[in-house]
Amino acid sequence: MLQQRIQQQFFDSADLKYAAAETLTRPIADAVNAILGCITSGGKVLACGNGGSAGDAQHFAAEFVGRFERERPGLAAISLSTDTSIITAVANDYAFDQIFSKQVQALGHPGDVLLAISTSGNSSNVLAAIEVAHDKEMIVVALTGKGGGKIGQALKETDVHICVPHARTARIQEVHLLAIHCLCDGIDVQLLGEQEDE
Ligand SMILES: O=C(CO)[C@@H](O)[C@H](O)[C@H](O)[C@H](O)COP(=O)(O)O
Ligand SMILES: [Zn+2]
Repeated sequence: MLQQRIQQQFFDSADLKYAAAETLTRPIADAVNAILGCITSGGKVLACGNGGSAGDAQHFAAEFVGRFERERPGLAAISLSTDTSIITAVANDYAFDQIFSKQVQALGHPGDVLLAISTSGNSSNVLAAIEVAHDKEMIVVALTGKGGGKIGQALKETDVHICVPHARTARIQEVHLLAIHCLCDGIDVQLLGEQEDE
């Protein structure tokens, strides 16, 4: 029974990845181009999300600033989900809804990218960060699911929406991580070219 359940999760995750390959290839390629344009113009990526998506934001920033699979100079990215002093101060003195937007207001410049991660598309602190990013003339790359929620509604034509076609948070997160790795791989290939053995 337990083993069947575990196996089913592998099958469901694999099925979703096949389905998402159809719908997400184009927006992920658009996101690579948006982030590449930002980075090559001297901009940076600010990444945010709650819970598992906070981990995804950190994961992305680590691969950007450190490296992904190949040697290259570090690329500019900051996870807004990481600094506990900033997060607790802003949540305590203002509101939890402002933990990311305050940082976007402080750190964001026109042409920077906000990588906004929310499986429901409805986290109000991520939504508030998007609103401030728009005020700052930043580009938003949103990783969502469940139809995109309020974040889907808030995005502009010039933003990129990577919306996983599924209703379950865990499955959506699994595709978000794959999308993040596709972003890192796509940017490395554009910056460094294809590898001989690829
Ligand atoms: O990782 C998980 C569930 O798989 C949780 O920590 C999950 O990320 C949290 O409940 C988040 O608060 C959900 O926020 P969101 O994805 O709806 O924006
Ligand atoms: Zn999770």
